[in-house]
Amino acid sequence: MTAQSFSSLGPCIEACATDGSRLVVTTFGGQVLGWNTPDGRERLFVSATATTAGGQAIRGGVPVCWPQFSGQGPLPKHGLLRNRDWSVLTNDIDGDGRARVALRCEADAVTRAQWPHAFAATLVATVGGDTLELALTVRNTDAAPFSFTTALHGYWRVAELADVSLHGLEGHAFRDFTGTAGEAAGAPSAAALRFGPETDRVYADAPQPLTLDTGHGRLAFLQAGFTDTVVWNPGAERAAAIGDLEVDGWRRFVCVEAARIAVPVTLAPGAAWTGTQTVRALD
Ligand SMILES: O=P(O)(O)OC[C@H]1O[C@@H](O)[C@H](O)[C@@H](O)[C@@H]1O
Repeated sequence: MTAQSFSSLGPCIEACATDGSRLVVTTFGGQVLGWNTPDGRERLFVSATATTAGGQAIRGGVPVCWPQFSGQGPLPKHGLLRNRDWSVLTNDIDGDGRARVALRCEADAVTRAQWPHAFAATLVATVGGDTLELALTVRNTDAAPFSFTTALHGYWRVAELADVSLHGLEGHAFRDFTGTAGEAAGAPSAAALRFGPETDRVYADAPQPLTLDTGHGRLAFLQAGFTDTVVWNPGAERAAAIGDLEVDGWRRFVCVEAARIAVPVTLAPGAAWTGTQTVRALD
């Protein structure tokens, strides 16, 4: 497979670990766009028609949703950071030969106009071996407490959606956000999760690890600080209304998102919170 070009999606950083695994990150949205394991396989999906035109968020990779998940609050969908310019803090190789990129985004006039609080958000992405590690840290740099919900909204590449299964959520209750009636209680199933029509679920206090059988290798997901997991795929019908998703693109990804939604995080002045998601390619 020819490596996808991200040149139209803002200034990109390409970082290579000593074992050949590779990370591509853009400062627009502080978004990881590419993750290659040492075998050269790309594990993330970015829509071929993704664009930042008009300040729109990039469709794919790992968008950072903060301080509001989805439309669950008064702010723009998925919050304020996925279309802000982040700055590069570090781009280096750690003591284990892993490539590490750290990006930061702080409150500015645009975020203050929508949400009055001062904050500093840092995303550290590290690749090496079979693993991608993502750590989101938020510090309250204000004089008053604030609360937030959040998610790392990863679009994990799959070969063909109809063949994909997600394991580890069997028997677990969820909130279902499909349909037009808003949120509903979803019935737990004893079977692994399969995909077809739209899937839009929030599993509170989610079990782990989860394993996604992508059809070109299994991915195992672990998380800490993030208590909840979101599973999303738009299905054919909703995908048709998503302007920046390539034709049939919905068949090429599943979002498995490390999230904190059911019980928001509240930070006192000066306090910080960190959530991590670790994704390991099992084969
Ligand atoms: O199209 P957007 O704004 O990137 O959001 C995509 C999806 O993101 C998911 O996390 C939500 O659960 C869905 O409800 C939402 O549709």
